[in-house]
Amino acid sequence: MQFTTIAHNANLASWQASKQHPFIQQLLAGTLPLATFRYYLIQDHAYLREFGAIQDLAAEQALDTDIATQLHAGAEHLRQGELALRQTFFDRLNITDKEVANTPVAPTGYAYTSHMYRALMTQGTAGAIAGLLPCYWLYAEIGAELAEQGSPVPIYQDWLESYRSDDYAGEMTDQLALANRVATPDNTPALLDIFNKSSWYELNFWQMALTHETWELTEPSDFSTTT
Ligand SMILES: Cc1ncc(CO)c(N)n1
Repeated sequence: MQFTTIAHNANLASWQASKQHPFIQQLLAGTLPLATFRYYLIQDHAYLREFGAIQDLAAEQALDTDIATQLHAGAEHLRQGELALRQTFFDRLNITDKEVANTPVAPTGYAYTSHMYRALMTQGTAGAIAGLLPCYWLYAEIGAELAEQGSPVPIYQDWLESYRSDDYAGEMTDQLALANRVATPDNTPALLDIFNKSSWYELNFWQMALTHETWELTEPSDFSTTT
């Protein structure tokens, strides 16, 4: 069975939870507070920049020049496509460069991107490819399945539509082929673990945005045991 089939099957519950997460459900209903969407966009901007950086680093470490070219192209595509489109969202919501520069990367986004650097360190180019894949793939499914349903808020609808575009779908197909190319019987368990963790972080990225997560210390009285 192909790596991507195994990985997809292993993450059905996690991806379903992402699609049903209150962030997505409220975005579809049009009830998501704009402040929450702004928070998400600013955090996601930091995430996408790291994403491109990891893709470039993975390219530099690739032994196969064809894989290196594809990874560099993916990073460039991200900067010309998704990041450029996000700048237009920033303009619409009056998100300034200063606000972006002054917003610390929140814990979950920090952990997610750190996980992907770790994937590159431990499993090389193949590890990075596995770590980056749920990002492309989950959003492509969200676009394909939910853009039709739509949101009454224009900027939320535009966000949904951007993940349904042929351009995005084409990029995703290339990334799927790349993952299947670098997966071997030997590295598959490690790549699967990396892919699963990225999926887990995707789910928690919505939660981070919904709660406007910060590095603020939890009050001692709020630490309670669950048993
Ligand atoms: C956290 C996250 N995952 C995936 C995508 C899709 O590129 C994104 N923009 N942000």
